[in-house]
Amino acid sequence: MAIIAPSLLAADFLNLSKDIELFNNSEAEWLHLDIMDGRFVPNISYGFPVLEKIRKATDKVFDVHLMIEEPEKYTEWFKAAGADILTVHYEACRHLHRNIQQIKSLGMKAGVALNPHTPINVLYEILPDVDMVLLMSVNPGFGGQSFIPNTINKIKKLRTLIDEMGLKVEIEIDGGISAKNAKEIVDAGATVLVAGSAVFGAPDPVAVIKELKSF
Ligand SMILES: O=C(CO)[C@@H](O)[C@H](O)COP(=O)(O)O
Repeated sequence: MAIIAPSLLAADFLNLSKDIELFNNSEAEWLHLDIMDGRFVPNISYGFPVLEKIRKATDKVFDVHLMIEEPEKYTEWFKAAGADILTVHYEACRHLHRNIQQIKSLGMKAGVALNPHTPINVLYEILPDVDMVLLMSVNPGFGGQSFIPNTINKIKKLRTLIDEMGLKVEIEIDGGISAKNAKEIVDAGATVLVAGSAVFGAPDPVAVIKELKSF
């Protein structure tokens, strides 16, 4: 059974408190927060004031995904804003190991994210140091895109690598996930499912989360 992390990007920003209440009353364990800078990805999302407000409205895990360049400049800010897990992109970090150590030294769990074109083998040396790998199953920057089918092969390869190395590392998949493909993704070895539009775009988000949780 996977951890479910609804992505705030698809929430109704005019009625955020309503969507946070739905999330609080659901079986979802984590809230996925996408931070975009308009440089690493061609979109800008939301920032610290939003995180700080939501932090006061939920006790659930803050799963913060940084789609930004030079993420090391903001690690302490995200800690102060309430992040529990901070994920940086492999493609955005010149000194990935240092960034991961920085995140962990502040008491957060550390994740590394890979874009769809980035192969699993770049993770070999960093895997023992991270708590989670996030595989992008769409190109980062926007919600509501279609799941890239080759992600299934990547999940299987990563599952094998983690098991062979005897590690306990979460595999989070992000983008284009719905009740239609969640079972295949979990069966391939994923342990955390991010879902934005499938959850917040549905008439009954709590029921969708329950269904995703059942796979
Ligand atoms: O990081 C991203 C997009 O860059 C994702 O977290 C999306 O927000 C997922 O949205 P859906 O594909 O589920 O609508």
